Amino acid sequence: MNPNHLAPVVEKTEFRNAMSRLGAAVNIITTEGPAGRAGFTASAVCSVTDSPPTLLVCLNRSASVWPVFAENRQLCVNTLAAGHETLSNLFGGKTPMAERFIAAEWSTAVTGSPVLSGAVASFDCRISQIVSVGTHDILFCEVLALVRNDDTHGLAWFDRSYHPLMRQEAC
Ligand SMILES: NC(=O)c1ccc[n+]([C@@H]2O[C@H](COP(=O)([O-])OP(=O)(O)OC[C@H]3O[C@@H](n4cnc5c(N)ncnc54)[C@H](O)[C@@H]3O)[C@@H](O)[C@H]2O)c1
Ligand SMILES: Cc1cc2c(cc1C)N(C[C@H](O)[C@H](O)[C@H](O)COP(=O)(O)O)c1[nH]c(=O)[nH]c(=O)c1N2
Repeated sequence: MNPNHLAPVVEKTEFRNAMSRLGAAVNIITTEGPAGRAGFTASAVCSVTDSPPTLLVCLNRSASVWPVFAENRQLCVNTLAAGHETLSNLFGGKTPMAERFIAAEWSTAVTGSPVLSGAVASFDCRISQIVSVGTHDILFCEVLALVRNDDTHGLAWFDRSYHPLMRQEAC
């Protein structure tokens, strides 16, 4: 049967309940540019291709930060480490922008976007393409520069809470 003929039967709540079972890294996505500075927490981030190095970020168009990202067209994906739970909540709520940034230390990436000190990894990117699906924009991001931190443990968002991810000791 052609799946296009099937009526949608999955409720939003059912979808979210099932999605809460997909563990994901937690990231603070930052930008700085002509439209100003902004940042938000995102778990909807994944690798697309390594040629050219590209990842994607899904951003709700109703978020207050959306116009800033849409105009700046550059961003940094800062993948959070264990211990960043409070910071993640700060960037995931309705906190005023200045209060979000004052809670951590930042440096500046090639694009000018804020790089979080102590992040597991930071991917400095230009937005190469934007595709709208439903409520969200999928931001395809070409990676221009990287920072990696091999001394921190990771952080996962699973079942609506944070879980530290311990790094294996080097053999
Ligand atoms: N992709 C997203 O936009 C996304 C992802 C995670 C969390 N959030 C937001 O963070 C808050 C806490 O989330 P939670 O995980 O505790 O509980 P939740 O019940 O709101 O979400 C459960 C899961 O559903 C998915 N999800 C949630 N909102 C979504 C949306 N608008 N579009 C697509 N997928 C969505 C995510 O995978 C999330 O982990 C909520 O306000 C939620 O909307 C948004
Ligand atoms: C753990 C976790 C994960 C996510 C979020 C929240 C939290 C706590 N939020 C919501 C997003 O961070 C929130 O809406 C921002 O604060 C932007 O909202 P305002 O700028 O305040 O409108 C979020 N939003 C989004 O558009 N894409 C995403 O992948 C996620 N993921």
